[in-house]
Amino acid sequence: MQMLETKNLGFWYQNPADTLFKDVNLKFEAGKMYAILGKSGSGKTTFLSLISGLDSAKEGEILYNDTSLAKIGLTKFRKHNLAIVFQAYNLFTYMSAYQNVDSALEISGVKKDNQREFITESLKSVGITEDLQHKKVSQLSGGQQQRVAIVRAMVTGADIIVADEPTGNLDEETGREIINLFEKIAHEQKKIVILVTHDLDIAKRSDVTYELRDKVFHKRVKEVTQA
Ligand SMILES: Nc1ncnc2c1ncn2[C@@H]1O[C@H](COP(=O)(O)OP(=O)(O)OP(=O)(O)O)[C@@H](O)[C@H]1O
Repeated sequence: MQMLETKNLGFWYQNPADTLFKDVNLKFEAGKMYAILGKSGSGKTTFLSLISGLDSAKEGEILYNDTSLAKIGLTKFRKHNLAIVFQAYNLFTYMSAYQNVDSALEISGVKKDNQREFITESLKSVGITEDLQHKKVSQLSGGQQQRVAIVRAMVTGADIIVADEPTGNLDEETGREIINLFEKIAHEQKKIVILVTHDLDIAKRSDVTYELRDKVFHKRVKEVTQA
């Protein structure tokens, strides 16, 4: 089973006395949706950038399937194993939804036999109709753009999907639908899904919540309601 793990992870920006977190030992397993919760400025995005291989740990290490990211190589890890979804979607706005997904495949070097059909069906599966697929992304709603961003992340075949405040720009209802999608990706496609959020409702829906408070991550496991 795919697994991402931090071992005694510690980080600070300039001054080691201003440590953001220390001795962090967390596990992220395939098939589960995780929420990283915490107040503004607590270090959530920083933590995400470390597990995404965008920055290096100051102390400790991060392991992907028992091999450290440093050994795998951060660039290789980002290219093959992980995809990021941002609050502001980060799509090519002058391209269509279809072209955005197509370019994601090209950038990650993924080739599909029936590429056209694969892209069309992937977008349809999240509710982006063929009509919408060929419109410029700038003409789509925020929720539709975030769906395109999720498909972009999915098609690369990455096992880890991380998202930083993915519902931050969306209304409540649309945000819930986006979280439904992430949940499906975790539970049905057996990916590791990690969402950074300060939304308690998202945290409640996640299988596991790690709340960063006073430089320490506190773990909460979702209560399963009995039928
Ligand atoms: N590049 C940087 N250099 C120095 N300090 C930084 C840098 N990036 C962030 N910080 C500081 O590190 C702390 C944590 O920032 P981070 O963005 O990780 O918090 P966050 O929990 O994601 O906050 P928010 O919910 O507001 O996005 C903050 O005090 C921030 O000012």
